[in-house]
Amino acid sequence: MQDQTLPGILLSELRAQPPLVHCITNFVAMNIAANVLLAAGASPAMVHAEEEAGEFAAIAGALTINIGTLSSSWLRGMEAAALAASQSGKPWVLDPVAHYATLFRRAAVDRLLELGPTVIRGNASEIIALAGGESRGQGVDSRDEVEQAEESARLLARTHGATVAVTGVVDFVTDGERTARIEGGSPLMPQVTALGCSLTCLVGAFTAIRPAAPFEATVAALATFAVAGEMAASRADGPGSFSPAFLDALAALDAPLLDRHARVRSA
Ligand SMILES: Nc1ncnc2c1ncn2[C@@H]1O[C@H](COP(=O)(O)OP(=O)(O)OP(=O)(O)O)[C@@H](O)[C@H]1O
Ligand SMILES: Cc1ncsc1CCO
Ligand SMILES: [Mg+2]
Repeated sequence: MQDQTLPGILLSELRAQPPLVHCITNFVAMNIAANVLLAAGASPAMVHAEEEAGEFAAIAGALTINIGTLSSSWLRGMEAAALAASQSGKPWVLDPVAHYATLFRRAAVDRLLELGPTVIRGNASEIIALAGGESRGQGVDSRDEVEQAEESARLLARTHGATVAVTGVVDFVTDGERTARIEGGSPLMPQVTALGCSLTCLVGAFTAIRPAAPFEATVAALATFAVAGEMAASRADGPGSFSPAFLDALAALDAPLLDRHARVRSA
């Protein structure tokens, strides 16, 4: 029998004690992200109103913030939630969707970064731009390779004391010192909208399980996604059938399957 790996152990713990994950995500992602969390075994709550987001963040196991469909009122809710999470020692994850596209988004992300995210998860174009580099991103879609974003990720991790995850063909995670690469997934994944946003919420779920080890939690979430993506692709005919196959694969995934199929290279 193969030894248990950390991703497998964390997935088992998540299933045994489902964390409440407070997600402030975008209109596109809300439904699929909630279903992804349920399939993985976590309890999602999509709560964005400025009147209650701060209060809710204090009772959740982790918070995730995604600026995909931003407004001024949502931004106030995000800031209140991030502040409450930080003050109550809860991990929180930032997904800076297309922050390079407009002044409003850039200013929003600058303010959120000041509140100290535990993890930053984005595609290569988002991570390059966040570190001040020239990104080729178009709207919410990446046009850069993960390899080109690795130095940006390291710089961001050190500057903000955060774990940074860059996703794409092979994912890259760093806390500024350690790095990991996660292989797997499928080329169908970027053809289904909001899977990256859903992954951000799953990273939140895993950080709720190991708040003191965000690097390991992030790697575990990405490995879970990569293995489920690979299993789903073997059954799907295209992006339409991939979506339900992905939820089924995620729900069917258990620790032994994850241990056997996860391809994580650490350095
Ligand atoms: N070409 C690919 N091959 C394998 N897996 C991929 C590929 N592209 C993306 N993925 C996987 O898809 C998931 C989402 O990552 P992606 O980088 O597409 O996020 P994103 O651009 O933020 O998505 P969105 O904005 O649509 O939510 C990750 O698990 C990533 O590993
Ligand atoms: C398509 C889209 N537009 C704003 S957010 C979003 C989901 C993918 O990031
Ligand atoms: Mg995205």
